Amino acid sequence: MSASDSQSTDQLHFVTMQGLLAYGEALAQRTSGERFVLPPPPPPAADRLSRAEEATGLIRTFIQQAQAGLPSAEAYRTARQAVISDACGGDPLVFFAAWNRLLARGELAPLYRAPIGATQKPAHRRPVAIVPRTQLTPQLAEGRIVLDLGDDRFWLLPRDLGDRTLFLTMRHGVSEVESKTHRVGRRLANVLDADRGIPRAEAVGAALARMVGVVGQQLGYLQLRNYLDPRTFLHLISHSPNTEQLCRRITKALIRDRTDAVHPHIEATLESQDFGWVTGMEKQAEIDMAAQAFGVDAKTAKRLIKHPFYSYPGGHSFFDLYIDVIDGLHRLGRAHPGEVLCLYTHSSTLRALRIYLDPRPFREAFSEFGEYKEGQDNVVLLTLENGKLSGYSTAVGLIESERVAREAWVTVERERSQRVTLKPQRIKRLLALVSGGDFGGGGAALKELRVTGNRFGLEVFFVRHGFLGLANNWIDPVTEEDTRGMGSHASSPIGSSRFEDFKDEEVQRAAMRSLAPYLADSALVVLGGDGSLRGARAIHETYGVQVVGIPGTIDNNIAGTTSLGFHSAIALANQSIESLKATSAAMGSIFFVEVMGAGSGHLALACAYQARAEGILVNEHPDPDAYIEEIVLGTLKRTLGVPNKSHIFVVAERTPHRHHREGGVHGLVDYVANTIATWPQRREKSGHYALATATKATILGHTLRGAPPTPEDKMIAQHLAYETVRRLVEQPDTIVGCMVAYHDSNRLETIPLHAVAPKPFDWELFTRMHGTELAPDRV
Ligand SMILES: Nc1ncnc2c1ncn2[C@@H]1O[C@H](COP(=O)(O)OP(=O)(O)OP(=O)(O)O)[C@@H](O)[C@H]1O
Ligand SMILES: O=P(O)(O)OC[C@H]1O[C@](O)(CO)[C@@H](O)[C@@H]1O
Repeated sequence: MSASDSQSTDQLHFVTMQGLLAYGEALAQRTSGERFVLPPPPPPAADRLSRAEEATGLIRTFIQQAQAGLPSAEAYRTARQAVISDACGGDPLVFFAAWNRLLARGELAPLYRAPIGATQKPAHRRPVAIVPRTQLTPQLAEGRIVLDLGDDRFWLLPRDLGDRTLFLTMRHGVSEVESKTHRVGRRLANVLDADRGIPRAEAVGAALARMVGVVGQQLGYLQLRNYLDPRTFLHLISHSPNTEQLCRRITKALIRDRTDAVHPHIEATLESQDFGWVTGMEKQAEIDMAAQAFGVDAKTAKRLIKHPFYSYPGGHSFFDLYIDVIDGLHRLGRAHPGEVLCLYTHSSTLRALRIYLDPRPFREAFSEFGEYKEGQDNVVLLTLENGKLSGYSTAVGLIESERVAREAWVTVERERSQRVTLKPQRIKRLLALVSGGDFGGGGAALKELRVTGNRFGLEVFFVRHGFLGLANNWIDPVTEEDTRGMGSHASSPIGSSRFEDFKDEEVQRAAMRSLAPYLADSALVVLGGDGSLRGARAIHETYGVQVVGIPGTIDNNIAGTTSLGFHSAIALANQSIESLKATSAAMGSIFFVEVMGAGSGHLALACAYQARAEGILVNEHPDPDAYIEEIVLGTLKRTLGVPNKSHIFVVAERTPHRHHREGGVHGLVDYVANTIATWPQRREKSGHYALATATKATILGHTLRGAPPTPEDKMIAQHLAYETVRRLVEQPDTIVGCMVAYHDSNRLETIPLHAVAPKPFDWELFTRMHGTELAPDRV
């Protein structure tokens, strides 16, 4: 049993066949209601338990079949239905017990990676679909149709729309029976709530009409075929009346006259989930009933019910719906090239789409979008391009909470600009400090600040050891002599510090006393990671210090920029990894190389990718134990003993796993060494002598922070420092209270400190590195 299986087993140990049958049988007694029709209850049977035990074998075969690949959602549904009719004698309760028991044992997990229809996430990076105004650069816009969606956002479409299918996907919003509190699903004929649902549908319609109007005009102007005449759209709904109501409201807004010209069609792909006998129940009552049947508390029972593979008694699972939606939309797209389809649907459809569009693996994206809340976007714009869906969700017809969030951002930003007291050409002095974990390139940035600062007529001061130095008044004027040779200095020539006390107001006030003589005509430049930028923000917002941030951290975990030190750390790691590869290939040994990055795996990923390592363990991974079993051991099983083959695994420090409480390489080496020693092929046969395999750990740790700066880091540092000084002198309002961000030498931008965000882990690169991004039909 793999580690992920054992984890599931630990979590779902209470899920027994008996419990499942008791629970399912109790639910099967429910009778249909005014608005919903339940599946018929199965006839009484005394032998369900033994039949459910037997059925598990055939379900395992079904899983293997899916793992080998199924051409479409329909083939998946047919095979699943065959399991119910053949293996379970048509008894949905037998299936319910057998399926969910296997789920609890972790045996359904292979389905996550099963190549079913078009459901595998794409191999290539999806084109950016919607961008905010601040990120709309000429490079992005080049060769694309740029549509203004309002709210300062733009939709970028390829110029040759000819073979693309465009989908406008909307959910019904608020209905009389609310999915927040009740199991609604495809068996319940729901209608829009008169007070809230209908005005919402009208608001979405009006916003969409504006958007389509803009789109139509621009496409017309570009002499393209009129893809966006709403009367020519294919309008698709589900069985549920609320989707037809939504369609009517929206088409009324889209097409003022002749709305009778629109005839929506029912499309099976758009149906929501089937909750079987649970349909219409209050969610809390469902959980309480399950808790009682399994003899556990409600929180524990919820673990089963919220699992993506949990198949509802008499119904199906969220995973099944996901397959239907994703494969179904691909099928619709292929059937209608160059057309626009307007889809009126349910929150579960949008949830499935968000999971698919998210770059993370299914399980992780599923947890992120576990609940589809009212506050989330209600329209998804999609295109089918090169046979794959890409798209972006947007909040057309914003709901109140979203509007408030956006307005709050605008307010904070206005406050920032009001806090800028420096006027163009008025700055006289510049202070700089380095904070947090040190990094390569800091010296080059400091030197450039001094050189450019002096050139612009500024006096330059350095603060030793970061915020600690501010609190202690360790501020020194800097001369040309002081910075001689600094450009190539590793780490921070003026020191750095972690100084958690700086979060205390008392300590900040001490720092302010040190800064007092400089405040009127100076700016303070803070070089460091996200924590240091939070410190900079704190003194800017509380005391009005004219700060500017320069991103510096080997973690490279700040969105929208490359951070100083990242490239230098990779370069140094590369030297060690290449040496280890050479000795590994020669000796057949296995090396686990630990790099920093307890908070983020960008460094580990970059090191592993460029070195073509066999695998990588990072803190972001949803299940490192499963990774160790499946990828680390799985790879070694194939590659150990292959002549001249190296075996390198990069591990981010403190990545948690069950082999040691400190995680990382600790415990991992022993575990792997002990496991491979038990493999039959490692035992010597007579007349055959296996290469002795050493399994070792190398911890690169802090060497990476002190790495000599690479030319690239020095160059980035100089660009960032130059831009900082130039803007402080010429346009202080565009940089004070901001971080200066680096994309490339022609693209330096500023990001307000209140908007600094973590950089998402690059799951696409991760999957590419493992060769798992290619669907089997493309390999
Ligand atoms: N909210 C905050 N308020 C004031 N100061 C802060 C705040 N957060 C962090 N700091 C200051 O910034 C310092 C550095 O932060 P942290 O240790 O998180 O490193 P970092 O800048 O994120 O760099 P790295 O992650 O690369 O080591 C802290 O020791 C503290 O002095
Ligand atoms: O050993 P320290 O200084 O606590 O810092 C370790 C952390 O700092 C970083 O090196 C970033 O500077 C992280 O990668 C790492 O997790």
